[in-house]
Amino acid sequence: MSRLLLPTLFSISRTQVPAASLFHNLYGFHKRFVHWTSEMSQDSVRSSTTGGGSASRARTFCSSLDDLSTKKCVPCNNKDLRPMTEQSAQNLLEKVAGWDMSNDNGTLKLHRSWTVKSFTKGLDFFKRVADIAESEGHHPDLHLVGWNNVKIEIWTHAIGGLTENDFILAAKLNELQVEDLLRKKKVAK
Ligand SMILES: C[C@H](O)[C@H](O)[C@H]1CNC2=NC(N)=NC(=O)C2=N1
Repeated sequence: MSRLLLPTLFSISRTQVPAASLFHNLYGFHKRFVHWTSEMSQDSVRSSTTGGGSASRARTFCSSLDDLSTKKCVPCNNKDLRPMTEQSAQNLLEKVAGWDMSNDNGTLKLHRSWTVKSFTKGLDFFKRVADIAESEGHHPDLHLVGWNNVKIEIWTHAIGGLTENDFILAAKLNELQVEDLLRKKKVAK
């Protein structure tokens, strides 16, 4: 588009406006246009993944869905926050390896399980999870059963369903270094 625009603008304003000022205006327009398209991309994904917009728009800008672990949770008392649809949740589930989704009496939840070396290693695991949860202001449900079986469930309690916050938290938990706490997987003989 800027190729078409340039000659037209140049021919009309060659006599009135010095070239430097014309370039400055065009460059400013270009920067604002690039910024606007980037904002549109983020807004569209954000509204579609919190149930605010249509899932189809999320597919249009799916590239920004890939970096959930670099995003930030928003306060759950945001009045615009609504549970996302099961289809939107399924789309995002592909972005959080190892996590699964359950429907608990109509409440969609994410969950993932690990086996730790010992009861105390399980508590160490929870401490690492807690640090992430506190920094995000978004918290999982932590289960430690049979002394070494860890299960984490995540959903947005304030609205009784899943929002993008839950997937961001799951993606950040996936980045945690916990290999030192986990029981080595038994190698099939
Ligand atoms: C205001 C602040 O966002 C709320 O107190 C947070 C705290 N952590 C939370 N965590 C989860 N999972 N769901 C919530 O609704 C929630 N609310």
